[in-house]
Amino acid sequence: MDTITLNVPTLPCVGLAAAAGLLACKLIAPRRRADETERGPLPAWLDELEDDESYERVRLPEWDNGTEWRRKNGFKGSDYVHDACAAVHVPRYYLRGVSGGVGSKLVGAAHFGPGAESHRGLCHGGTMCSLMDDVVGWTGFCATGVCKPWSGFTVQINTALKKPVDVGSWLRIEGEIVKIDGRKVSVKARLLDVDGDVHCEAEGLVVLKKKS
Ligand SMILES: CCCCCCCC(=O)SCCNC(=O)CCNC(=O)[C@H](O)C(C)(C)COP(=O)(O)OP(=O)(O)OC[C@H]1O[C@@H](n2cnc3c(N)ncnc32)[C@H](O)[C@@H]1OP(=O)(O)O
Repeated sequence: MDTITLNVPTLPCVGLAAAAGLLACKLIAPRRRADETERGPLPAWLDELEDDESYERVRLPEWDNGTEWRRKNGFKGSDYVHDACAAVHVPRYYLRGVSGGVGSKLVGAAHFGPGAESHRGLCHGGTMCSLMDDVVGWTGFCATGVCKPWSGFTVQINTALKKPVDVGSWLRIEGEIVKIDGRKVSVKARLLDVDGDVHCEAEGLVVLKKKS
């Protein structure tokens, strides 16, 4: 019968490695998700929009209330972009609605947290694409000049990545309705920094739900 020999000196090493691994998880894992306290103050221009009478803040209970409210109302998780701990996080949108829809503009701020990282210190291109998806959709929901949440579906987001985004950045996102053709709402969107440099641009299409 084969015998198994236990190499006793390896036991402390295994124990030490496990302890080091646990410590690393404790120290590193929580840092991957930024929350509001780690993001620093909101950009000042966002508060200026609050005071600008031509813009109105878009408020949604599913963004403003917690997990419990979401669960009770049919949601299964946290919002991919609007949750406080999202890797790329949009705390607010403001709408300058225009009667008839075309020319309506949605403006927001986006923070790229450590969970958005790809190469050292730089964000994954998919984070910019996700943001464009979100702003195209929410701009499309404003096809009447007022925001009608979940009134359609994003069906296309063609995004051009123009300039890398540093982890920890606050950037401005904008979406504007450029055309409405029946249920199809065409939106142009962009992501820019405080100097006006454009990090990405998108052309998107939202299909509004059929009237029931
Ligand atoms: C009720 C809860 C609403 C929730 C909203 C959630 C918002 C989001 O997050 S969207 C999530 C990601 N997007 C999706 O999952 C969309 C998936 N797509 C779909 O479900 C369907 O394609 C849907 C419902 C949008 C459209 O279906 P339907 O209502 O039958 O419209 P359909 O007749 O196919 O198309 C309408 C028009 O849009 C055009 N169109 C549809 N899809 C596309 C596309 N991908 N690209 C270009 N044009 C398109 C069609 O060609 C058609 O044009 P026309 O009127 O000139 O002939």
